[in-house]
This record gives sequence, C-alpha cells and structure tokens, in this order.
Amino acid sequence: MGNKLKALLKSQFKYLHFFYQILKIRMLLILMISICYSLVDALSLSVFIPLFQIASGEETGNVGQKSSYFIQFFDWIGVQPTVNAVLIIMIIFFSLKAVFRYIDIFYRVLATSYFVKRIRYKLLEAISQVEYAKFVTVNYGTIQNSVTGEILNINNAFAQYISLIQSLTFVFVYLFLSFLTNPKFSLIVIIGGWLSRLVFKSLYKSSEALSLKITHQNNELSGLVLQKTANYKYLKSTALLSRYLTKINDKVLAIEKQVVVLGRTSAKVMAFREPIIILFLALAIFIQMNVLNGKFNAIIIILLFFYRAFGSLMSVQQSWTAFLKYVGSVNHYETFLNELKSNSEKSGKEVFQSLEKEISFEKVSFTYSSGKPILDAIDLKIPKNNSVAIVGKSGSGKTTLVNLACGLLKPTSGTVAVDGQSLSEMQLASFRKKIGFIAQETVVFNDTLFNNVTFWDEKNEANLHRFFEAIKKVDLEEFLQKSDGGEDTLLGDSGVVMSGGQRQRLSIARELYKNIEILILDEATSALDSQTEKFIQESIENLKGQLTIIIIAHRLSTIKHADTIVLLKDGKVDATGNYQELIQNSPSFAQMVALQEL
Ligand SMILES: Nc1ncnc2c1ncn2[C@@H]1O[C@H](COP(=O)(O)OP(=O)(O)OP(=O)(O)O)[C@@H](O)[C@H]1O
Repeated sequence: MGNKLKALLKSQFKYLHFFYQILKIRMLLILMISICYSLVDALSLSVFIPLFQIASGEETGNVGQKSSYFIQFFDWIGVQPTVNAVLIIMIIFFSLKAVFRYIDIFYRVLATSYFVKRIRYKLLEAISQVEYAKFVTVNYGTIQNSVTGEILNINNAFAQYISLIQSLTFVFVYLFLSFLTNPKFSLIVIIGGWLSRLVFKSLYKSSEALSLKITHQNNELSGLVLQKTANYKYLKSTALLSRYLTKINDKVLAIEKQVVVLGRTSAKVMAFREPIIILFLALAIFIQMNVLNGKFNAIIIILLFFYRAFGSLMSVQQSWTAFLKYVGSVNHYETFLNELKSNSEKSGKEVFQSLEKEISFEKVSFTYSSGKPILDAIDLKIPKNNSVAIVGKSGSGKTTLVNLACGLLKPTSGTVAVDGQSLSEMQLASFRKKIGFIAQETVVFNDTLFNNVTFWDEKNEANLHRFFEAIKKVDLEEFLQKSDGGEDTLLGDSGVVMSGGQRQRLSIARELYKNIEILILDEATSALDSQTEKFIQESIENLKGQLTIIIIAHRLSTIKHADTIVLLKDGKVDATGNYQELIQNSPSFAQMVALQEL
C-alpha cells in the first residue's frame, strides 16, 4: 500500500520533482509569489462585492443583513464601509496586485534563465564524465539534439509548468474563498471539475506518448544530419547524396506525421474544454436550484469566484496541454541524464605526479560488452622513456590496448598499472594530463592556428615561443608563412583550409606543445606523404629518451627504431623484441616485413 501510494505520488508529482531538483528553494519562491499574487488578486476582486452590497444596501437600507467578511473587516478596523472607503481599499489592492505581478514576472525570468543554465550544464557535465566505453555507444545526434533543441523544449515545458502552478494557485485560492461562502455548492462544482479532468485524461496520455516519440525521432534526425555533414564529400562524390537525402526525408515525414497527430489531440483538448466546463457548471446550478432548492441570489457571489476559478482552471488545462507537447523532451532529458550518470567514469584518488618507472599490463583481458574477447591475459611492460611499438593485423586489438593504457577502457580482468599503482586507484585526469594522444582522426577546432596548437593558452612571449617550436617540429612553418593571418589564421570547420597531412601535423604539434610525459601515436602519420612522415618521424625520434612513446603503425618503416616492438595476435602478445630480433625470431613479423617489401 505504502509503495503504491509512493508510486502514485511520484507519478503525480514527477515533473514537480524534476523541476524542484534543479531549482530547489527557487521553486518554493515561485510558489510563494504565486500565492501572494493570487491572494491579492482575490482580495482586489472581493472589493467589488461590498461595493455592490453598499450600492444595493443604500437602496434597500439593509446593509447589515448582507454583511460579508469584507464588511466585517471594515467593522474590525473601525471604518465606515462607505463607497469612498471601499474605493480607496480597491486602489490599494490593485496597486499591490501590480507590485506582485511585477515580482512574479521578473522572478520567472530569473528562475527560467537559471533553470536553462543548470540543465544545460548538468548535461554537458554528465557527457564529460561518462565512461568512454559508454560514450561510443551513444548516437551523436542524441547528444547534439539534447544540448540544443531539446533544451529549448524543456525551457518551454518549464515556462508552461510555472504558468500552470500559478493558475493552479489561483484555482485553489478562489475555491477556498468559495468554500468560505457556500461549502455545499462549492463541493458540487469541484466534483464536476474533477470529473471533467477524467474526460481529458486519455487525451493527455496520448499527447505525452506522442511528444516522447517526436523527441526520439528528432534525435535520430539530428544524427542523420550530422553524419551527412561529416561524410558530405564522400556522399557527393559517389552520388549517394540523394539516396541519403531520401533517408533523411523519410525521417522528416515521419516527424511531420506525428506532429500533426499531436496537433489534432491538442486541438481537441483546447476546443472541448470550455463547453465541457460550462456543462458541469450548468449542472451544478441546476442541482443547487432544483435538488437543493437553493436560491440563485445566494450563489451570485460564489459564481463570481467560480468564474475566476474556472478561468484559471482553463489556464491550468491550457498550460498542461502546452506542457504535454514538450514533456517528451523532459522525459528524454531525465532518462538520458540518468543513463549518462549511471555510466559515469569512476576515478581513483591517487594524484599522478610523474612517471618514475613503467606502465605495466598484468594479465590484462578485455572484452567489449557486445562480443568476443579482444585481449587475453596480456603481460607487458612499457619502461619510462622507452618507445614501444604495437603491431598486428587490423582488428588485433592495438587501439584497444592503448585505450586501456590511458584508462579510457577498463580491463575486464587483470590490472593496468603505473609505477605499480593500478590505474583504477589513480585520479585519471591527473594521469591523462601527462598524455599526448595522436590518432588517425585529426582534431582541429574552428579557431586560429595558435589556439588550435596551444588550446587557447594566453598569447604571451613564452607561449608564442613554444608554439613556434612545435610548429617547426611538425614542419608546418611553410603553412604558417603562407597564411595571411600568420598564427591567427582561422582554420575553419574541421580545418577545411588545411590538407589532410597538414591537419595531422597540427594534431601532432598540439601534443608536442604540451608538457607531456607519455606520447601515444595511433596511426598518427598515416595521412602523411613519405617525405613529411620521415620529417615527423625524425622529430619524434628526437623525443626518444625524453618521453615514453607508445606507437601503433601499419607502416613498419615507422617503427623500425622503436626500442621494443610488441606483436599482437589472437588477443595475445605473440612476440616482443627490437626490429632485428623480431625479424629473426617471429615468422609472423618477418612475413609482415616481407609483405611490405622493407
Ligand atoms: N566499441 C566497440 N565495441 C565493440 N567492439 C569493438 C569496439 N571497438 C573495437 N571493437 C572490436 O575490437 C577489435 C579490436 O579493435 P581495435 O580497434 O583495437 O583493433 P586495431 O588492432 O587497432 O585495428 P586497426 O589496425 O584496424 O585500427 C575489433 O574486432 C573491433 O571490431
């Protein structure tokens, strides 16, 4: 029973809980301001009643008999309830109402901007903290859409939700005043109002489901568009663009269809709300007059309150209908955020200072969640300032091994350790700060050459010097000299103004600029022509003895001078040794060398 009640409360207050979690005390403030505003509004309206009473009392001369709590209020403060006194009170209340209206609107703006900032920040933070293994399974479109379009939808949902709270407060305040005046009649009308809600319940449910569906489809659409942009050149040059466009169009059409259905549901709710409410109100008046034999006079005042309460109730339903249009985004945000949070990277406490001895793999096995074991009980030592090359057939697990070395992946069993300390106990960020990672995919930001290399370091003399050094090491001096803007040259989206090789060299320059101890190169020079590769090779070789280098390369000429070469085969270390040793001792390696005609 307790659990059922809890579940009921949770489902009823699900969204309130969601907004409260983000806004905390601000949510209460919104509620308080709403209550104050609605009370002042109710009181301002109530002033009309004594005004009517005084007017009719003056005519009939029986003010005393029609006394209301307002007249009693005048008695209490010892002021004659004259028209002038009531008018002054009225002006005071309406001015007060304006003050609360101002506070209400302004505070809403403050709360909304805080809300948007928080939800965006929370999501971005969760994305940064999620485990790499989880991250690679998330659709890029979902990420993109979640931090842009979806946030706007949630913002709209929030705006509607606050309006809903305010209208609801109005409803309660007016119902409370109605109860004070005529409890029996109020009860009938309230039951009617409650029943009217049931009529709309199934429509609300389908709106909610549709909205969630639209959100999912928008995410998929974003993913498709992102992939189209990323693979534009390929799609265009192979005339596959139009086929891909058909795929995107299908998704657009599917979304359009859902939006139309959602629009139809919303239209039904909007159109039938008023007649249904009027029906219930008419029924309540009928019961009051014919069943309870009440007088119409007795309910005039209360009808005024109900008129206001119903107006607000309509706003409640209006806000709720509008809210439901965006609720899919709220649900998606919550689910996505929880999914990211439950997969956030666990980092140890030990702060990494400096590599003293070695990085070691002790019986490390690894299996991706989706398949067969990739690495099987690997034992490997990478001594400080040594260069170790990992070779093996495509798919043999080389990239997986370096991902384990920098803690992007966690071993399924065994330990990856740094100077004997398991990476699982290490504060990963402190360790990764000392790692330079250059992969086949170049990393270029849409900014200047300087900012790309220095990662937005301050442009002072010392940093400029380090920048030029890095540029020299990767042979980008010519590019720098030929660019009109020098180091301030804008590189465009993904570095469009550079060739593939230049982008690769830029990625290498960024790592050389940093103060790193470990350099990981995963097919880093694969996009370069032999001459440039040789030049960079020399630059990297100059670093030998100063950095611990782990290098993956298919072109075996690249790793000829590595201190140790590790040959991976069938998930195991098949052979280790330097180039000459391996040629002599490992038939597999000798065959690889022969195939490359080295
Ligand atoms: N995220 C993933 N989920 C499931 N399997 C994966 C994932 N990443 C890689 N694999 C699989 O793990 C195996 C090893 O991949 P890995 O990228 O480590 O190989 P590699 O030796 O670096 O290959 P290549 O030389 O082609 O770059 C492959 O069979 C690949 O299909």
